[in-house]
Amino acid sequence: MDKLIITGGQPLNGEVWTSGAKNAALPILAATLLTKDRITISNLPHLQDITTTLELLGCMGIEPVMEEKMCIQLGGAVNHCHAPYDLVKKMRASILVLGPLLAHYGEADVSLPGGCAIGSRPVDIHIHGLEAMGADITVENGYIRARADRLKGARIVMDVPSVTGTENLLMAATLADGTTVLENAAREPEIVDLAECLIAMGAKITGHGSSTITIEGVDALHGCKYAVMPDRIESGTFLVAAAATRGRVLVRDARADTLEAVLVKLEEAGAHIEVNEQGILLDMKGQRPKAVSLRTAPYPAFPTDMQAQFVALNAVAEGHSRVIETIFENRFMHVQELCRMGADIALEGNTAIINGVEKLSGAPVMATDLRASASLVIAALTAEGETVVDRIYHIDRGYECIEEKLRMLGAHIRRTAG
Ligand SMILES: CC(=O)N[C@H]1[C@@H](OP(=O)(O)OP(=O)(O)OC[C@H]2O[C@@H](n3ccc(=O)[nH]c3=O)[C@H](O)[C@@H]2O)O[C@H](CO)[C@@H](O)[C@@H]1O
Ligand SMILES: C=C(OP(=O)(O)O)C(=O)O
Repeated sequence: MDKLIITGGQPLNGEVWTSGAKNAALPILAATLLTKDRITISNLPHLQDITTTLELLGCMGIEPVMEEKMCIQLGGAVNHCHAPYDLVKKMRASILVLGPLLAHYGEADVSLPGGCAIGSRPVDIHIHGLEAMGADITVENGYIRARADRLKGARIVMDVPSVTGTENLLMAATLADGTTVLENAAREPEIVDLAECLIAMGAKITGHGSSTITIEGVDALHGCKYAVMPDRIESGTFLVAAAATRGRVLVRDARADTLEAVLVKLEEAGAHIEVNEQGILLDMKGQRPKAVSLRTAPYPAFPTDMQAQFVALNAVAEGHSRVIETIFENRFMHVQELCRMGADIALEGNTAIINGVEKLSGAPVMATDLRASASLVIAALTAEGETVVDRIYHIDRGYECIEEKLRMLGAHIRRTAG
């Protein structure tokens, strides 16, 4: 298993680019199942989750053609509508093939995604929404078996604004008979990106980005070219790493309009932020960050996918903070590893109570999930001495060329196969 070896203590300095967004690219790849025409997708990030999705499409008979670096073409008909456990277990977002397969081919057998380290992550909202559109669904032997002649438009009120739930229902509704209204829909920018791609394919969608999305079903969708948006969580992670190390970093292509809640917290931590046409520049002017309390919630509030990174920032900040996680019930796995590095953090239910320390010290630590890994890397960059981060396959799910990018900023980081 690969490990990252990081010697901390250097402020990050310089420029880094933002890759395409994992959480936009995954639904967009799934959306290609809605047509047999060719779709060209550019700005795809080079990530394990993308490889897994392409394998999943491949096992259904859709072979991607590499156009150029980070740009692929997909098209053709699937030869079976089956998403097997072996691939689905690697990545929860595999559930995103359910809506498109059912809407286009009338059938889908998709393995239930396993619970992962951050919480139980049910898919009842996906299933109930598709049932409301007329699908016949059974869950047996670990598989969701869905059938429908043609889905029918429906008004669906989602219990909670699920991101992939909204995406699955949005994709399914594009080919349904009649109009679908999704109420209490999630508003994340990645949903807007997916909707824009679907519109480029001929879908009729309004209200994306708000909590009511209206989709007028069409008979068929067609091919298009689409560029995936930049990854706001990756941009945010580099900004936090710069703040925690008291550095100065320009994150190219970072979209401030998708990062408002994060930028507010970084400014509260003492960062000087400049948004310009190149991206976002963060400068700590050599100062130690100040502790910031926060609470995660659906977009546009503070994202759960940035919580772990801010816990690392607060661990070395001046003062006390409380970080409340409201989305996933088990998303503090990084805390015990940060404590092994000398952090002073207590957990009380869904709240981390953090007493910032002057310095962390390097230690062997283990990554447990994607953003927990990012949190450990940030902590290691600030720490005195060497940190070895084990199980970094988690980080490769969501961060493209992480060590190359950090090295560009002056970090002492290398990967070993072990
Ligand atoms: C691939 C992708 O885009 N992943 C993101 C997506 O995950 P994902 O789409 O899985 O997360 P959801 O938005 O669905 O989860 C939000 C909350 O809804 C609950 N829930 C969800 C579905 C359901 O059927 N029933 C139910 O109760 C979940 O347990 C959780 O408490 O949004 C999360 C929340 O912003 C992010 O952390 C993930 O990075
Ligand atoms: C939790 C995440 O991803 P996923 O939903 O794919 O597990 C994430 O991107 O932080």
